[in-house]
Amino acid sequence: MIEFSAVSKVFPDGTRAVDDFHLVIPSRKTTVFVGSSGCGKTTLLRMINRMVEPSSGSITIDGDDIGGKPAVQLRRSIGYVMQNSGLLPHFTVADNIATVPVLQGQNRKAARTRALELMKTVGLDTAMADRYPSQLSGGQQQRVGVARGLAADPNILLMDEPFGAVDPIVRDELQQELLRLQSEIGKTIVFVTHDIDEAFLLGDQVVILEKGAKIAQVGTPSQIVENPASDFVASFIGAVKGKRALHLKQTATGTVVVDAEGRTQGALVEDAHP
Ligand SMILES: Nc1ncnc2c1ncn2[C@@H]1O[C@H](COP(=O)(O)OP(=O)(O)OP(=O)(O)O)[C@@H](O)[C@H]1O
Repeated sequence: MIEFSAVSKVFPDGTRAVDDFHLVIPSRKTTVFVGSSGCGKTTLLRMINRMVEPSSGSITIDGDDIGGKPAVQLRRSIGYVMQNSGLLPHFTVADNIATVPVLQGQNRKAARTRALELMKTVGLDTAMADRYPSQLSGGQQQRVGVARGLAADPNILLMDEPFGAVDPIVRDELQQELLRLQSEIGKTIVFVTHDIDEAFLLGDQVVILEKGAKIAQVGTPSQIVENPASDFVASFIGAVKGKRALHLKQTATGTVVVDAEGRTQGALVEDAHP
């Protein structure tokens, strides 16, 4: 469990990126921070591995204040995946994945074996192990980024818009892979996105943020859609438009579901096992 208590971050230029933030992030679940650009999502994420230090307040992991741990050690024990994969261009795929285990003292042969295993875990052909990042597609690079984040077998995986830079089809694929992977590995994932559909798809807990990392609502996707806490949330999730404002329409042959714009989204079918 990760807990933020009264956490604020004011940057040296006076920008108050996070203001009195409180949140419990449960273990082995995916928590998604979602909000518009500049609302403080990345700052929150980076405070968990001390890439950014809070100005005040505390963050604990399983009850221990992270401020009391050496920052480098903490950072290596937490997986981190970023938007443009952040791969080292002059390292091969296998060496990129093995970076942290090698830094932690694992011998190169064992680290490479582990890197190849991880490539399979994230759906990459191990024949690519000795390629350089520039010889991979954007989606493949992101998979390498995820493998690298998992290399030290961390309990916590931080993901900062990891699928933001790939096309929608690859993005769908990567999202499905992450869901499959998470059902197998059960990490504590903290995921940042500005895309509410991605948040609802991946999040067990979704945290909708406004400027200054003010929490507009926190809950399961279902709780948020069923009961938006404010007009801001309703508008942010598109509660009154498109595919989130569905209604039923009778046709000559049965009932279909249409969205707010009147486009048919699907048919209403009898549940085989009510
Ligand atoms: N090093 C810094 N110095 C000064 N201000 C900063 C710094 N880093 C971030 N900020 C500011 O803090 C606020 C929050 O930034 P942050 O990157 O956390 O937002 P975000 O929600 O992740 O945005 P995006 O979706 O665009 O990445 C913004 O106003 C940003 O300009």
